[in-house]
Amino acid sequence: MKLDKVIQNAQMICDAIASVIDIDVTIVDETLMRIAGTGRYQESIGENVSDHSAFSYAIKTGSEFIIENPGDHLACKMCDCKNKCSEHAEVCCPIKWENETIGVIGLIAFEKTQRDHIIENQKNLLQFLNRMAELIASKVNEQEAVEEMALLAKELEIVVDAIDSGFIAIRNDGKVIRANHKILKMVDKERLESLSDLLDPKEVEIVLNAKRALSNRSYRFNAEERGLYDVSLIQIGAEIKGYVITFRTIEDVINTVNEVLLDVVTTRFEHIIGHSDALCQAKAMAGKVAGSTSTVLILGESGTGKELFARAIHQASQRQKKPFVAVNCAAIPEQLLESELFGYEEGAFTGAKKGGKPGKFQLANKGTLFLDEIGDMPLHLQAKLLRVLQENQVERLGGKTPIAIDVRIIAATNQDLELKVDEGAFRKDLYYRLNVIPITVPPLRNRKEDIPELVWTMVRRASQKLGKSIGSIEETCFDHLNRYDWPGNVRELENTIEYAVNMCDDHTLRMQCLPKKLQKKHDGEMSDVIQHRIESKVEQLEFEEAPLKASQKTVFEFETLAELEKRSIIAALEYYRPYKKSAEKAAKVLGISRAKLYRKIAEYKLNEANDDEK
Ligand SMILES: Nc1ncnc2c1ncn2[C@@H]1O[C@H](COP(=O)(O)OP(=O)(O)OP(=O)(O)O)[C@@H](O)[C@H]1O
Repeated sequence: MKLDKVIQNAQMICDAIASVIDIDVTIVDETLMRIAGTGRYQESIGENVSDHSAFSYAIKTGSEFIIENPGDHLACKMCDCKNKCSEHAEVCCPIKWENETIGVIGLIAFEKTQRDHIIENQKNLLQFLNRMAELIASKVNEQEAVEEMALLAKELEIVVDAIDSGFIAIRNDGKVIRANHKILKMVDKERLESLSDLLDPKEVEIVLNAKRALSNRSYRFNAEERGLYDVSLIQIGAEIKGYVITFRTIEDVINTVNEVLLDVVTTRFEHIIGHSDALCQAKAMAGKVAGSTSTVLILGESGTGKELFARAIHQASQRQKKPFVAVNCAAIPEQLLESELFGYEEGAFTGAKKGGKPGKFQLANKGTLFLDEIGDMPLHLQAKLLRVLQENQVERLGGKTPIAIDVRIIAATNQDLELKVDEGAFRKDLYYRLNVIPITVPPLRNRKEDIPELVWTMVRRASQKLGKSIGSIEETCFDHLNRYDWPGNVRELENTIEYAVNMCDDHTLRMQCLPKKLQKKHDGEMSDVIQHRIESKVEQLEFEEAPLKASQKTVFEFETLAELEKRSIIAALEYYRPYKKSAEKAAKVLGISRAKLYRKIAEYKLNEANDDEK
């Protein structure tokens, strides 16, 4: 019902016509409802006219006509009032919009003088009425356009408000013509009159004179509100009509960076391989505290999976959608660690970047900060870290305003922190602050039952990565992997498997694929524990330059003395094989003469050492 939109205009037009020609005027819409009328028609506005009336005929035929003698005209044929019509004459004209009849405007004579007037001026009146019908249709058009504009404006407003960045549209002179909700949260409304109330003069000049889109320019509304802004042109043809500027807060920028760069790896507890009691206990404990905001201290030797645990805790926490930022306190030079952690302001020191730099605390805001190797943090930073943890705010280097942060700390170390505290190398108060929930990740040698699962998973992963298809592992090879002590823990196992898969030429991982040090154990059939003890004794001996006493090597239990001797000789020979005068060194370590060593080598049918000294 297009005419619904222009009821007021329709009535005004009816009134105007009636006052000029003194004949009643009425308008019905396409459903035959009277929407306007003068004189006696006023009372029936809102009512429907008969489906058999002349108006109905005009709508059906879509043509104009004049009824000079009511009752005789085709339009009167079906009319209910055909024989009792009170009208003297009628002019009907369809109102057309986009080729459709959307209503009818009619002049009705109820007196003879009015009829005469119609008959005398019928041509002019028809023309006039047609113009009026067109006028009404144009009002419909206008109204449609207004509604469309209003809809567009509403849609635009919703879109603009849905933008997660602050948004303004400005004219060429910098006058702000539109702003979204987000920018209103960033600055006071009074500052949204003109661009010069928002940005400093240099930036305003750059924006208004650039004549091109700009991106990632930095803004600062006040001490806290700062970030980056982009500019797009509002251009019609060649003419620039204005600009659209979007402002992203520093937090938004950080979050975007985090999403793209920082934690692309999602680690869940099920990714921590192993079902040994020791590991399951650690996993259960970590799972239990994941949901809490308390600080966690993960203890364990290097390569046991402490970072994996930290990531899994983060992933199981409510912060999972927020950043996980890892900092290795031992890997960053002491002078840089402070600015890495806390950030710095522009000009804080020589070489400081323009615009300053957010620290890891700020980058991890609302998420988790993993402080790896916390035992290596210098004492003066420990004090600052403690302050940050207590006050939940950081101050950038060279900055004056503290920045509120909400970060969960997970720290990790492979050092004995209590010992460090006793030695005065670690602050006691910080230790207690971090050690709220300690979780110990056991070394691999204490959960050897996890090795098979780890080996198979890692073989599969490495095969996939290196494009190999390894489906089996030779028994002796598997046995060696199981029996080795893995001082470097899972990391060492992972690297060993990657090495072995690289070396593998067919579908089975064999002994010869393993690194030499693992193969050696096979040759000598020596237990890893024993091998280690021997090697450390050798190192100790070399250090002290004192001969190793035979009594110090009595670590072979439940073996015959002959076996013990053979293994010990093999170990010493293997160890010194790459060195010059290896036999002499081996003999020294074994506490026997060189000659006796050669006799033993012959007796046990062993490979000889470098005989450059024979
Ligand atoms: N249980 C496990 N299951 C699967 N992979 C593991 C497991 N434990 C450790 N890893 C893998 O071993 C490597 C070392 O793990 P991670 O870096 O977590 O150890 P870490 O204890 O933090 O070492 P560091 O003390 O040297 O920092 C990583 O590649 C990790 O994916």
